[in-house]
Amino acid sequence: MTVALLEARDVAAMANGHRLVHGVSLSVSAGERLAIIGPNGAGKTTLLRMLCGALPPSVGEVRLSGRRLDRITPAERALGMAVVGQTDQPDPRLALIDYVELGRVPHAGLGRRHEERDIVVEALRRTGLLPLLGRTIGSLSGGERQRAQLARAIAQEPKILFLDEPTNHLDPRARGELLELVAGFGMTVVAVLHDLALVAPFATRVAVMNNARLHALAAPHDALTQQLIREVFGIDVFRLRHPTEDRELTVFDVPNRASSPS
Ligand SMILES: Nc1ncnc2c1ncn2[C@@H]1O[C@H](COP(=O)(O)OP(=O)(O)OP(=O)(O)O)[C@@H](O)[C@H]1O
Repeated sequence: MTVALLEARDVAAMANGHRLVHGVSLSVSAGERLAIIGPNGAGKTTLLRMLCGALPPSVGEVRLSGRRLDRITPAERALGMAVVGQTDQPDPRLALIDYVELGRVPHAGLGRRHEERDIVVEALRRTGLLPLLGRTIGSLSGGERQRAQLARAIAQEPKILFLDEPTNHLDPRARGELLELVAGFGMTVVAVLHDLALVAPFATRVAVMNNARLHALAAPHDALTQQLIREVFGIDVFRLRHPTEDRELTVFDVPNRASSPS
């Protein structure tokens, strides 16, 4: 039997007597890209935090390569997992290269991290940040900072990359490009995504959270159905022919009553 790279067994989260996530079981194999989607407050970030070891589950367990997360040291965990979250606020005076170099700390330690500059430079190249090498974090735009976080995470060479709403603050084109970039790394990824249009091109599997429960776990085509999208998000989805190209368009129709004729 092959051991899943990441496995959650009936994990649940409680806070102040409330269930934030009810028992979720799922596994992620090497090379998969799992998107976690769902409405605001559905429990996506809480689930992601349990999967990456940032939040110990109240019930159940998470295993990385068969080993319980709560039984491995934070240093070992950092070798296996990198997280690009929404809360990272690096010192704006930090040079970009020094920031990305922090990704090497789990491998080389704080003192010897400078010895692995080639890996750091490669991470900057892969994220298109080499032209900004001499810049500080504070001088970067929101989108560039997002890519800097990604560069730090890939410099860490984790087994799994966790992303929490990585396309926030990005313009529509940059959103697609960022996820295309991540998919191109060939890494195992677990990502909370809000933009439903980006899910199918990016993810190999989708976990749909609703009301603190795992509502569905399926391939994008089977998860993003008309019925499920209406049930969970209260919007319609249509698959239409592209007017000028030979391909299908998936359109999420968000009701806007303000502009409807009365
Ligand atoms: N420490 C906490 N104490 C109490 N409630 C919490 C705590 N952390 C999260 N919650 C609540 O749990 C629910 C799920 O939160 P979570 O951040 O996981 O949702 P989400 O699906 O990621 O939402 P969003 O799309 O808005 O980011 C929310 O109602 C939130 O207010």
